[in-house]
Amino acid sequence: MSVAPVYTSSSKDFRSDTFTIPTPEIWKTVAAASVGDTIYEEDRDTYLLEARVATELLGGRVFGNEESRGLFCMSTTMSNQLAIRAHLNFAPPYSVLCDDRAHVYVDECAGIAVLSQALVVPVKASNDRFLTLEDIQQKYVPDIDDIHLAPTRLICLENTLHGMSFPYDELKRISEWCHAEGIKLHLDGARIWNAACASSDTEPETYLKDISKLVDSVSLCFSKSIGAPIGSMLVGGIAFRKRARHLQKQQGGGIRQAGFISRIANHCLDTNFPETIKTVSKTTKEFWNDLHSSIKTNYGIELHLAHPVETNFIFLDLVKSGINLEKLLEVGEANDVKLFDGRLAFHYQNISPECLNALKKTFIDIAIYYQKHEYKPEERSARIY
Ligand SMILES: Cc1ncc(COP(=O)(O)O)c(C=O)c1O
Ligand SMILES: C[C@@H](O)[C@H](N)C(=O)O
Repeated sequence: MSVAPVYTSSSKDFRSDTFTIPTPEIWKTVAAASVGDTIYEEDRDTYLLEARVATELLGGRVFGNEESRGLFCMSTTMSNQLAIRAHLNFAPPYSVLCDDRAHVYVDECAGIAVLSQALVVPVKASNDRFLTLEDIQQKYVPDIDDIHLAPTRLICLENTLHGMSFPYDELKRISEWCHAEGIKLHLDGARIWNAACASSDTEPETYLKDISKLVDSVSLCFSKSIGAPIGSMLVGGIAFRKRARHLQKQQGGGIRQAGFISRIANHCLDTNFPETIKTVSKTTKEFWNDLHSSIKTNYGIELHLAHPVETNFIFLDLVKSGINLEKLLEVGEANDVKLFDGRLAFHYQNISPECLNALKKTFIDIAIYYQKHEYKPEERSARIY
């Protein structure tokens, strides 16, 4: 197995917002980190981070005005899977309903099936953006004492999903219906920070509190737009957190001296939420508008979106845009730009003029190429989603 080259900068890495690297300031915070054993809940920095997120930022309440607590986890895959298992705390058969693009379904290694022994019911959003209550009602499995069925016990939503915010009013409708039906609601909020900063009518801190009151649990990631190297927070009711923490230990997710990781996450929250995240979103939208118009005006090529640009992602529809994935990656590499596919991810370390110019030049070179060469339809035009 060849050793990967030393990774020194995420400045032209547009694969994901997970690629940001620790800064000198981040390393400086580590020296003062607490060193208690988190498994015995003796670490001060971890306690403070859990309290800051669950109580200060999310208002200390989840659905039903239930008092909430935070559980620090190593990743959002872990916090999502712990949430799902902790909610499904009775015997199968049961099912979990989610968007057919959801990370918990597409990218968490069949964790729901294996760890929670649950059927997953993936649902297509009829508006291509977010699941509506009607989408859910069409596909959920009712608890009607039918021996053939695995009733829906949990619904997992995602905000943002593919960079798109989940509308608050729809989430409220779904929450009211779920809880009337006795169904729990988990929110994969890996990028809820971005949704909070994109809200046009609510301050980010108010947005987080409002959303938290609609769900039974929510995962919030520190290793994406918040810019920390590691970490996630699972927020839910006290009894739920106790069960999730027990399952976390069982899965080997218990953390000893987590203080330095928690301290870094806290520092990154201070540094990047909300203003930096707002700047990244604004830059993403401006970049897209400039790229689309200049490629069309100067080269006669129309770039098409797979989703609207709402936060820190541009999802290009490479097929409709007539761009071959392999050619895009090849031209990206020639411009020192890293891409997975047509998903362009923006973060606080790749939005300098130099970085954006390298990305724009990638698409100028692509446009020049397709002025002389034909697009060849191919099997797959996306690697990530
Ligand atoms: C929406 C969403 N949820 C959860 C995760 C999982 O996070 P982690 O990589 O920390 O496991 C990701 C990707 O990283 C994601 O994009
Ligand atoms: C690939 C996926 O797991 C990751 N969350 C990303 O968005 O890059």
